[in-house]
Amino acid sequence: MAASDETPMVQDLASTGFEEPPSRYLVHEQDRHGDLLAAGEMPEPIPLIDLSRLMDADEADKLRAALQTWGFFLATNHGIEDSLMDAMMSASREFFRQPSEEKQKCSNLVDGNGKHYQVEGYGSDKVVSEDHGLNWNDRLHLRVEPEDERNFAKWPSQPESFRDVLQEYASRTKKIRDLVLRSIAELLEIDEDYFVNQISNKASGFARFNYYPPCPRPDLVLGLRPHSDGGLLTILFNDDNVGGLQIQRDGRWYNVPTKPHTLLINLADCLEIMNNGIFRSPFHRVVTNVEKDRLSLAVFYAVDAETMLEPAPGLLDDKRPSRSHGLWEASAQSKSPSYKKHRQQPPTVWSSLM
Ligand SMILES: O=C(O)CCC(=O)C(=O)O
Ligand SMILES: [Fe+2]
Repeated sequence: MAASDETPMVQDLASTGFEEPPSRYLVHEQDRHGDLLAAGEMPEPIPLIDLSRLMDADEADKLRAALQTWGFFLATNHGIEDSLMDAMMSASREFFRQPSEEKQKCSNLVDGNGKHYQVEGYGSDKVVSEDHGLNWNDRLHLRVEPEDERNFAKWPSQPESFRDVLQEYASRTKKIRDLVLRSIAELLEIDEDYFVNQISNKASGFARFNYYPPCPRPDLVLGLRPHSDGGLLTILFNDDNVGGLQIQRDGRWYNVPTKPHTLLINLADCLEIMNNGIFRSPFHRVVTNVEKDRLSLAVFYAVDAETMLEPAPGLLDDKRPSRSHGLWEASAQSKSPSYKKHRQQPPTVWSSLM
């Protein structure tokens, strides 16, 4: 069953069997910039950071190098037990394996209307216009922060473990968020609580479960088109059976490796502005493959939508002026997923100092 006439679930589409995906999924030739599947050889690996050792200078230096080069790092000793990660991945897998009717109980459509979406729930891409290219991806999007705004009506009741496992998982990722934000502030030599203090009890956190079905033409479609994330920080847990995430550096795409029970953490746009562009929010995308489906769980942490974004005052002086043009509300940076997902350039708020 499709979610609506406008947006079929990709999982349903993939099971119908065809040679070429519908045209709305095809990446225009001029946007492919050559072979979608071709990835470069990494100039150096994405650093693996031991989060339990960040107080040691050598580990902090590794984190700095990761943020200066890739904007992404792999994290180990992050405090989430292997068993909890396994439980989270298998509950997610079980959710997407269920029949459509069961998944549609969490639909993001308002009253089943294919034109009215809400932020939370299960769905595929929202069609913004006729020529809007779609991603080969279905997702379940759930608010985890603020805790008292969790909308359990949208949380799957099957598998039964889902709710408890996600609550436990999200309590751990929140601790990781704070640890990483403090470490970044220390690297920048500003008050270690500067970024953490920008997060009020109204700031949002979303868990996005991405499901990428196999695709017969991975050379023509993308699981997720190039984008940078909008908030402060993203904590990503990838299926370790199959790759697909690619990161851009100096205009080239590189495959991001997977490692069991290891998280991938990346900086997002609001933090880029708040750190005055010293550490950037990286562009990334997801390629598909013919044989295997793929799952990922991204937890996005943001500041309040009303927060006025500006570089931390401690980072500014005569030699290091602000790179942002005026103040921006965080909501302008991260409110519109379609704007975010299709932004191809660094935020226009940045001056040519970049
Ligand atoms: O699936 C992935 O590895 C990346 C997901 C992602 O970039 C996102 O949800 O914003
Ligand atoms: Fe992303």
